[in-house]
Amino acid sequence: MRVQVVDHPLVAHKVTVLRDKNTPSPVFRQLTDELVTLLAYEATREVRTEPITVETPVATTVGTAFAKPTPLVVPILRAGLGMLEGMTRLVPTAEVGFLGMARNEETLDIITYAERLPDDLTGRQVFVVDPMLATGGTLVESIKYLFNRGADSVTCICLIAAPEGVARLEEAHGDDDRVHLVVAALDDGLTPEAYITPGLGDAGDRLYGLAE
Ligand SMILES: O=P(O)(O)OC[C@H]1O[C@H](OP(=O)(O)OP(=O)(O)O)[C@H](O)[C@@H]1O
Ligand SMILES: O=c1cc[nH]c(=O)[nH]1
Ligand SMILES: [Mg+2]
Repeated sequence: MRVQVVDHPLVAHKVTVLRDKNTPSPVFRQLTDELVTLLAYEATREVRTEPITVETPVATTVGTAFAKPTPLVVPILRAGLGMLEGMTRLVPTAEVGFLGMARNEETLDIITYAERLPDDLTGRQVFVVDPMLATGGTLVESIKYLFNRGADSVTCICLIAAPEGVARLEEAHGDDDRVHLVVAALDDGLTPEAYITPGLGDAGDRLYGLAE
């Protein structure tokens, strides 16, 4: 498994504003969208391509197109939805599948409450988007789901990760070069309630309001 923390002043600045508890929801959504495009630039470095002939006004040349089967983007509902549009803007031929998962905040068990994915993911490169990697329970469960369906590789794009979550992914997929993690920031740890610290709070609530 490859882990990449994107070290760039634009990313660091946007993450800092996201962390600020006074940043309102509309700005939080806009920054999330902007960050995805910066992270996706790194995360898609190995997206499969094929040569394609193109006529410029001057000459014929060989360019690059996304190869088939087309990549699949999977936002983990709810917070991952905030990262979807940024991804599909960059990879317009991508298909989108959905996984709805929520942490039971008392037991930290993962509840899968929705699933809309192609039945057969054989040969597919999958890009999972979810802003927070805390204990790692949600991502480990998602990756299991996708490999069970036959996915070729899974690249997870997160805004903020806790070392505990990265360690849990390493435990499950350390030797697996089909798994790739790209994050904007690796934080200090988890609070006793399993929130990332310093983190940014509950990403779903900050994007979309309280879950109640
Ligand atoms: O690494 P973990 O400990 O599993 O926690 C991370 C998960 O928690 C958040 O979702 P949440 O369960 O709050 O659902 P939401 O997106 O609906 O708010 C976040 O978006 C991740 O999916
Ligand atoms: O800090 C955290 C941990 C899990 N989910 C969030 O949204 N934030
Ligand atoms: Mg939440």
